[in-house]
Amino acid sequence: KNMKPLPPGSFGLPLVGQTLSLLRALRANAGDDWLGRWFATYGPVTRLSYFGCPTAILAGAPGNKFIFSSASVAPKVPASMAMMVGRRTIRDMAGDEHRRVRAMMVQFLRPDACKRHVAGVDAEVRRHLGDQWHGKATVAVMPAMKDLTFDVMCTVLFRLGRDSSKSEATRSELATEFQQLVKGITVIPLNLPFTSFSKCLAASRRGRRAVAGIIHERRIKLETGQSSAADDVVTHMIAEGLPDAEIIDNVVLLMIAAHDTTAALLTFLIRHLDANREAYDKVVHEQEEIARCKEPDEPLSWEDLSKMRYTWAAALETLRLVPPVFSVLRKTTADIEFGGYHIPKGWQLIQTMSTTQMDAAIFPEPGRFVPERFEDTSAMPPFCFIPFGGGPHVCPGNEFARVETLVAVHYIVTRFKWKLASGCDGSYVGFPLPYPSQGLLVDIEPRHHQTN
Ligand code: HEM
Repeated sequence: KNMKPLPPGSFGLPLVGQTLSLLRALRANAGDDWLGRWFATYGPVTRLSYFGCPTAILAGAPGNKFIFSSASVAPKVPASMAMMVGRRTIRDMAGDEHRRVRAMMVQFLRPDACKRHVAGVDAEVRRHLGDQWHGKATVAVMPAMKDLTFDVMCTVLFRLGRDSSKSEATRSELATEFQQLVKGITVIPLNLPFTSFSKCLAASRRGRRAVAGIIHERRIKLETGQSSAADDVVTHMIAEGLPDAEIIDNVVLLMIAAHDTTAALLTFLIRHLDANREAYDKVVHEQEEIARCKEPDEPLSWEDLSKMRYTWAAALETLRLVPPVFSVLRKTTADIEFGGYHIPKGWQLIQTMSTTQMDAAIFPEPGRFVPERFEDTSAMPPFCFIPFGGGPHVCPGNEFARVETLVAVHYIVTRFKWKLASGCDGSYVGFPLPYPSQGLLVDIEPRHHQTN
C-alpha cells in the first residue's frame, strides 16, 4: 500500500525495449550521449528494458555505491555469457561460496603474489617486443597487446610453459578458441546452425575441452608429487577439491577477465601518450631514470615498479577516459527502494562508469588527459572512479593489471618511439570493449636500448 512508485522511464516496445537503440549507440561509441539524453529526460534513477528484462539504470556516485554495496544486489550474468563461460563461476556465486572460490584466485593475484610474478611478466614482455615490434615499421597495437596479455596470463597464472611443443600447441589452441568465444558474450544468444552465436558455442566447447586436458595433467602431477598447490591456480583449485566442472568455468572466466581488459588499457595509454606530448615526456623521463640504473638484461623488480608513479597515474587517467568495462550489470535479489523509487526483485540494475568519471564537477575538464589528477587521490570522492567495479565482486586482478601495464610501458617507451600511422585517425568503438579502428596502427622507430 505504501509502495513507492517505479522509477520514471519507459519499457519501449515489447521484448525489444531500448536494447537495439542502446546497443547501436554503444557500438558507435555514442553510449555516453545516449545515456546523457536519457538521464536528462528521466533523472538519475530510471527504468528501461534491456535484453528483454526490466532494468533500472542508476547514475552518479550514490547509485554506484548502492549497486556495489547493497546486500540485496548480486551480479547478473547475461544468458550469452553463461552459455559461453558456464554457470558456476564466481559471478554466479554469493556469500561464503563466492568468498571461497574467489580466494583461490586471489592467492595468485594479491600484491605478494604479484611481486613474485614480476620477473615472469618481464620475460614475456621482452619476448613479445622482440617477436612483434623489433624490426617492424608499423604495429597494430591492440592485436599485439591482446597477444601479449594472453601470453602473460598463460605463462604466469596458468604456468603453461614454452618448454614443449605440446604446451605451445595448447596455448595456441586456447588463444584461437578464446578469440571466438569472447565474441559470443555480446551477441544475441540465438543457437541456430550457422549463426555467429553457434560458432562461438562450438569454440567454447573446444576451449573447455582444452582446459579439461590441463586439469587432467595437473591432477596427475599433483597426485604423483611432481607439483604443489602453490604452483598455479589450476593445481590450487584441484587441491582445494573444487569439482572439475567448476574449475573449468572459473578458469574460462579468469582467462576472459584477465587479458582483453588490460590489452585495452595498454592500447589506449599508448594512444593518449601519443596525443599528449607533455605527459609522454614525463613517462619517458621516469622510465629512462629506471632503465639507467639497470644492466641491459637485468629484469625489472617490484621496487622499480613502485618508482613508476607518474606512469601509473597516466594509466589510471586512461582508465577514467576509456574504461575497458563500460558498465557493470547486477540484479536485485529482493524488492528494494532507492532514491525514492521501488525497484522490484529480479530487475536488472546497470551503472555506467562514465557518468561519474566524465562528470566535470568531479573531474574538471573531463575530456582532457591529465595524469596529475591521480598523483594524489586523497581528495577524490568515493564511488566516482570505479574502472575495477566495487564491493565484494570488485576486480581481484587490479594489482596484476598494474604489474603488466607498468612492465609493458617500461619496455615500450624505453625501446621505441611511435606515432599514429597515416590513415589511422585514432577513433574507436566503445563496445563490447573499446577497440580502436585498424587496431590502432602506429609507425615505430627504435630508441637506443635494443637488447632482448
Ligand atoms: C585494466 C584491467 C582490468 C579492468 C579495467 C577490470 C575490470 C573489472 C570489472 C569492472 C569487474 C567487475 C567488478 C564488479 O562486478 O564490481 C571485474 C571483475 C573481475 N576481474 Fe577484472 N579487470 C581488469 C583486469 C583483470 C585481470 C588482470 C584479472 C585477472 C588476472 C581480472 C580478473 C577479474 C575477475 C576474476 C573478476 C570477477 C570478480 C568477482 O566476481 O568476484 N581482471 N574486472
